[in-house]
Amino acid sequence: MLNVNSLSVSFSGRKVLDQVGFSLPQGSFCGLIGSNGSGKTTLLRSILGLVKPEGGTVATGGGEVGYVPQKIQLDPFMPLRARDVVALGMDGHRFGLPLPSLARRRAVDAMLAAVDATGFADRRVGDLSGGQQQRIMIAHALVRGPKLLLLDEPLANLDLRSVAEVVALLHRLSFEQRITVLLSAHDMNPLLPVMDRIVYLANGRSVSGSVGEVVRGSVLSRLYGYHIDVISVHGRVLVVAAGGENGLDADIACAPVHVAQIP
Ligand SMILES: Nc1ncnc2c1ncn2[C@@H]1O[C@H](COP(=O)(O)OP(=O)(O)OP(=O)(O)O)[C@@H](O)[C@H]1O
Repeated sequence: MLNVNSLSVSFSGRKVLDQVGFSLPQGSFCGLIGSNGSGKTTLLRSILGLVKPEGGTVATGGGEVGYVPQKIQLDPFMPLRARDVVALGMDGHRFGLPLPSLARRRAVDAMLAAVDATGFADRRVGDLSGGQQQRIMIAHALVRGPKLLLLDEPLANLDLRSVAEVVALLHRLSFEQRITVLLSAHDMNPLLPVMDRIVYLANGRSVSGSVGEVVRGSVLSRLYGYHIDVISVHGRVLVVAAGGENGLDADIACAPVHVAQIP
């Protein structure tokens, strides 16, 4: 469903992605994990064809790709209902005839139901909570039925309960509709119960595989180029960097996951 092969991207001569490669089978649920500035957005935008790589290839299986971009700010005064935003997702492409209005309305209603948004479909989108808005943006991205869905930090700025709800929703949609999900996050913990693959970015490079294969001290130490410990505590994973003058390496202190200082 998605093959990224030796993808390299530079901005003004600075390499942001360095031969990143991974592949995702259809229906997989993959976390794209990395600290701020590690290149997650650049990778997603490269898959969408919005960033031109200096090397490597991306193959998406030819179908449509749904995308939920980062930091959507919906103006509270925007006179659009939640259902209007979902309907706009149907017009995202200029090709083809528009659906007749009844079929269109049915498709929007079905999509609103699929993301459990029927109850607030007629409210102004700017008045909705962060979690409700995220549901609407997911519906907007899925209303044309893509089999690959990319989401850029969809859990940022949500409270803990909304994070759990959005993760459960995405997992259900991925399972029921065989949608391949690639979701970026700087904290892998909320995704641990659902992700079957992980792509971990650091230093422009990536490692990928199952969580058990990737989230290991030896693997992440090789990726970061210095010693990393992976600690499991109270069901959460902490990625810990030891060493450096202040006990923590500045690079990893930007929090790829949760960083704890070893005394
Ligand atoms: N269009 C651009 N021109 C120049 N530099 C860019 C551009 N886009 C991204 N960068 C740089 O590339 C690096 C990776 O940025 P990117 O947004 O992909 O990271 P990220 O992992 O998504 O970070 P965040 O979690 O903060 O969104 C950053 O140093 C950023 O400043």
